[in-house]
Amino acid sequence: MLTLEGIRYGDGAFSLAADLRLSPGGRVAVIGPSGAGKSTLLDLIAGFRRPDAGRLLWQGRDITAAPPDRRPVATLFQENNLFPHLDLARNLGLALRPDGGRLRADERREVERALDRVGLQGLGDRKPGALSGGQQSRAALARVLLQARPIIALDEPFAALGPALKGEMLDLVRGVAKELGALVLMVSHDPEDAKRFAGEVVLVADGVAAAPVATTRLFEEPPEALRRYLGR
Ligand SMILES: Nc1ncnc2c1ncn2[C@@H]1O[C@H](COP(=O)(O)OP(=O)(O)OP(=O)(O)O)[C@@H](O)[C@H]1O
Repeated sequence: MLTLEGIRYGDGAFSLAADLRLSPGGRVAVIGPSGAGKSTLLDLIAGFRRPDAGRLLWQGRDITAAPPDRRPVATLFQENNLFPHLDLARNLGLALRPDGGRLRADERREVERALDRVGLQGLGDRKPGALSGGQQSRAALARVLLQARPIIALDEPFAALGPALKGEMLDLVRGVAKELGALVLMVSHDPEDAKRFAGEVVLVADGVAAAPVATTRLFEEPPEALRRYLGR
């Protein structure tokens, strides 16, 4: 269980409160108006920001003070964050050896398997700049697969892709998450993504990240904040 217990975060006029629990292996969409704090919520979970109050627990372990690399979280950003001067195999190798050390033969095979898994077989020697946007997204997902963390945080990772490609990537994320048994948290501006991908939704609005609600129920009986967001 990922538990956000009495989490409070403030920055000037902006504030966010979160008191919620998310089950391992679930797929959760994080939706809400622009500037409401969706990315902030993911940053708090991944450790890129620290709360002013409250505790974060994963399977009962307090991770509130842990730095990002010591958390059970792999993050996929829209920018992909691949190193431009390293080829794909070396970029992905960093997931296994963050110090940049040489990979063993079995680790190299693991990298190749991850490339195969996301449909990039044989492209290990390409630099990110020689890949399309969709291929870069796939490479970033292969890195998440290699990191093998029990929580995957996605911050609008596929917003720049066309609808068909985005659908393909969401299906791929679903497959990768299932393989890892990972809890997925995905920020999206598109309610259709939530419906297609997520069993539950966390609505972030009016300074609060609400407890998760089943996606079908949320859209059938949208609360006031969601109706405003959807323009209904
Ligand atoms: N780098 C930054 N510097 C200063 N303020 C920031 C920065 N990033 C975000 N904020 C502010 O923090 C608040 C929360 O932003 P956050 O990015 O978490 O919202 P969001 O719901 O993810 O928005 P969006 O949907 O537009 O990405 C907003 O008031 C925003 O203006």
